[in-house]
Order: sequence, then C-alpha cells, then structure tokens
Amino acid sequence: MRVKICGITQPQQSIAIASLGATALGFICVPTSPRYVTTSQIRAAVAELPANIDTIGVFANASIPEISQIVVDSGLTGVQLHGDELPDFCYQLRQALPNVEILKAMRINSLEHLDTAADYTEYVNALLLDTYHPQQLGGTGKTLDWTMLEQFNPNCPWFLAGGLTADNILEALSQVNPSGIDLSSGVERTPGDKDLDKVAKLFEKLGSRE
Ligand SMILES: O=C(O)c1ccccc1NCC(=O)[C@H](O)[C@H](O)COP(=O)(O)O
Repeated sequence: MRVKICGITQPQQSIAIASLGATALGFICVPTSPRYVTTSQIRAAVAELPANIDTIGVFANASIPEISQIVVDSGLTGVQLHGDELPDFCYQLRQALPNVEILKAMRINSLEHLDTAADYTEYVNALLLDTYHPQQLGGTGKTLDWTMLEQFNPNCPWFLAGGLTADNILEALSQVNPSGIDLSSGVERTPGDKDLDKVAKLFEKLGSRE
C-alpha cells in the first residue's frame, strides 16, 4: 500500500519519514496554508531523497503555468489538485505535464458528491478522498464518514485521507480498501512539524497487518 505523508516543511524530516517507510511525501504549495513551502524549500527536501520516493506538490485552484513552473523548478514527481479543479483542467494539466503523476483530491460531503469521482478517473492517476470542511481545504484532522466509502471502487487507484492517525488507521482499513493512505496533522506536533514517533507508530501498526 502507498503511504503518503503530507505537509512536510523540513528536509531532515523528509529523509527520516522516507526511511521509516513512506512511499510519497507531500509539499503544500497553497500560500494560505500553515504548511506552505516555497519552491526552494521543496527543492532542498527533494534533492536529499532516494529516487523511489514520490514527491507530490499540493495545489488549490492554481493555474497550469504556475503549477508547471513549480514542478519543473523543484523536481516534483507529482501534483495533487486540492481545490475545485474540473475534469477538463486535469486533462489540460496532463497535456502540459505528461510525465507527472496527477492526483485529484475530492473533499467529500455526500454520496452524490462521491458519484462525481467517475468524471475524473480518465484524466488522473489517482483520486484522494478527504474530509469536507467549510473553512479549510485540507489538513483538517477530521475523519470522513468511512461507511460512505465501503462500496467505493473507482476505475483508478485512490487514497484515503482525512484525520488518519496511528490510533485509527487499522479501524479505517478494516472498513475501506484504498490503494493508499495520506496523513498530515495526525502525525505532527504543530502544523508542518512532523512527529517522528507518531510516524514510526503508524508504520508499526501498518506492519502488524501483514
Ligand atoms: O494540509 C494543508 O495545510 C493543506 C492546505 C491546503 C490544501 C491541502 C492541504 N492538505 C492536503 C493533504 O493532502 C492533507 O494530507 C489531507 O488534507 C489530510 O490532512 P489531515 O486530515 O490533517 O490528515
């Protein structure tokens, strides 16, 4: 299973988290976030990482030229679209960045909303289902209603996100069957400062399922 740890701000923590077992690291490129990092901060973190670690820039309602510039300048391997981007935007981004992984985040608040996931699967590499919050785009620490996702089986891989922690991950994975998981505030001390003990505990829990 892919494990993405999001909201990394410190290069040393990115190396430590990768060596604990993360397969992907997320860097927040949304200026209003307390976890925002600049292109040069991302470049410094990415440069230190082994090549098998996916490095994902998280954007919300940014333009294609803006996303492309940051991806090229920082050496990211993927882009997560966390705003109100429509399927056609994902298609256009794919044309602009054909070799870059595209994840579309959906902040789910109803079963009807979940149905719209099918509109994206043709244009993205994976979906990421996160919790809807009226004021925050992401990093909310709030869990989704996992019962809504029990039958969720899109035509592309998908990540479960939203309020996951070492303490609730096994319960979540007993209810739903994602291809990957994404965690941020559940493994940090303060926004952007990851707690390596919590990350280690997460991988211990995941290891206990095997
Ligand atoms: O984390 C942020 O600050 C953030 C800000 C704006 C857009 C997206 C953001 N995070 C995206 C993520 O992928 C988080 O990992 C995801 O929302 C889960 O967060 P959490 O509930 O804290 O585990």
